[in-house]
Formats: sequence, C-alpha cells, structure tokens
Amino acid sequence: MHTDSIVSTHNLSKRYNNVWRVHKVNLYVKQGEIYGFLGPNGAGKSTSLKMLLGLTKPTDGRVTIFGRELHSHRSSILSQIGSLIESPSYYGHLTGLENMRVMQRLRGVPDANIKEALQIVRLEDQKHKKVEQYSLGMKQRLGVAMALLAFPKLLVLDEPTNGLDPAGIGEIRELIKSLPGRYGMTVLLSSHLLSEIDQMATSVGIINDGELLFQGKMEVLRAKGQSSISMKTLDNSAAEKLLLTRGYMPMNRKGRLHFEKLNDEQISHANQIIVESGIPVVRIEEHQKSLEDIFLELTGKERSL
Ligand SMILES: Nc1ncnc2c1ncn2[C@@H]1O[C@H](COP(=O)(O)OP(=O)(O)OP(=O)(O)O)[C@@H](O)[C@H]1O
Repeated sequence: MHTDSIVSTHNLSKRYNNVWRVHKVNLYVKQGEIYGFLGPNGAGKSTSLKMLLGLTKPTDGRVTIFGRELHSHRSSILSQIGSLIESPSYYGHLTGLENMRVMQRLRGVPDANIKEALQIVRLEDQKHKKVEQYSLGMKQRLGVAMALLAFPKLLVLDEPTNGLDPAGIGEIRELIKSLPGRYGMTVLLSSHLLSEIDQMATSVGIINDGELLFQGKMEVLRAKGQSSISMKTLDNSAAEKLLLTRGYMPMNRKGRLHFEKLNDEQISHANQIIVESGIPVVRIEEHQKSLEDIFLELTGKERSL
C-alpha cells in the first residue's frame, strides 16, 4: 500500500481503436513532490493525465487521489486540483483579469487569490490587456495562473513549457519549483524533454508506448548513470581477445574497448595486461552516462527526446 501517495493509479489503461495507448500504469505521486512524467511524443502522457482529471474514462484500472477513488468522489477531488492540459482555455476578447474572474466564479475563491496568482506568474502589469494580444508565453502564464487560482493541493500541468522561449521556460521552471515550498502544493507535470524534468522534478516516471518503464527518485535515475571506462589501444581486437581470456568483459565498439563497473585496481590491471603483451595503450577515459543514455537504454530505442 502506498498510503502516503497523493495520486496513485492501479493498472491504469486506455485503449483507442484496439491499441493500448496507456497500459497497466501504476503511478505514485507523494505529497510535496514535483513529479515529472517523461516520455516522447505520443507515449501516452496526456492520455494518462486526462484520466487522472476525469476528462477521459479509463478502459481499465483505477485512479486514487487524496486517498479516495476518483470514480466515486469525482467532484470533491477535482475541486482540489488545478490543471493545465494542452492549450489553456481562455477568452481572447477578454482581458487577463476578466478571464481570471470567469475562473473565480467557477471556483468560488476570494479576490485576493486572483491578485496573488497574477503576481506569481508576473502578469499583474498586463492584466488589463486583451488575451488575444498576449504573447504565447504570457498566455501560458495565464493558464498557470488559472490553474493556481484556488491554490489547490495538487497541480497537474501537461507540458507547461511547450512553445515558450528559453527565458519563458526558465521563468515557469523557477515558478513551479517554488510551489511545494511556498504553498505546500504537489505538482505533477509532463514533458518530452529530459533536461526539463532533470531541472525541475524530484521524482520521475518514464513512459514509452503506453508503458511505465521507470519510476522513482531523480537520484535513483541519476545513479543509473554510473560511469564507464573506455580504452583505446593500437590493436583493439587483439587486446579484447587477450582480456577475455583474463576474465574481463570489454565491448569493442567505435574504436574503443568499453568496460562497465571496473574499480581502479581492475583498470590498472587490465591496462598492465595489455601493455605487457606489447600492445600500446593510448587512451584511458571515464564517461558519465547522460540521462538521455539511460533513457535510450530503458526504451531500447534510438529516439531523440
Ligand atoms: N481521442 C483519441 N483517439 C484515438 N487515439 C488517441 C486519442 N487520444 C490520443 N490518442 C493516441 O494515443 C497515443 C498517446 O497520445 P498522448 O497524447 O497521450 O501522448 P503524449 O505522450 O501526451 O504525447 P504528446 O506530447 O505528443 O501529446 C497517441 O498515439 C495518440 O495518437
């Protein structure tokens, strides 16, 4: 049992046209986390988030939020969640403030909330402008302000930095990172960008083709990126054969012999074996695996993120 989870799903699944687009996904999002839901386009992130928000009905599986089943406590649960899914829904012919008022009526919150939410996303000075005159970044920030309006316990953001320029991305990132500390919020956000999740999230779920491949703390994912050692010699095939007879398991590719998990002593020993056989060793290098390498290992696909 994951009793401390704010969000948990049990075998959450969605089938469209006979294809499982989300399959047996078990998410656990804990209180105060920024949980990054990471996966390439089409992996099933939006579909999963829509099921969490009651916008799409699961084909199978259950969603539990704040310890209660979404299916049977829908409106009380949803009233405590703020969300931004796909493009923000606003009225272009109304000002930012007027849009916030529309949302205020739906949520039944005091005026002070509008002020604070607009301040957080730094739209205070632009609130009397019509939204159709907003830049993409301002529209996105308004979307976040609308999601924040009731200062919900849980904030769900689908690709919150999509379409923003680098400065806008930085701003939204800092804003999101401040929310758990400032307001005790739990944030669940999706992205197809590894770097973004790396910079914001405390935990991560990696999804590909509808399947959850990894879930856990960011540190655990990073620890998978242990360093590896590569050696370059003037006769890699001969050195490889020799080392195989001595209990080492090098991989000979791209002009280097690659070793996983060798300690210092083993490295110097392997080096000595090669040198003593008369093969010159010209490089010994350490490589830190990037998160992208880890992702590619998990998915088994040469797919750019
Ligand atoms: N209403 C629908 N009817 C049929 N297929 C759908 C529907 N919604 C999504 N899909 C399909 O489900 C798969 C997952 O889509 P989803 O939008 O969840 O992916 P995603 O990970 O959010 O990617 P993206 O960032 O591109 O939105 C895709 O192949 C998509 O075409």
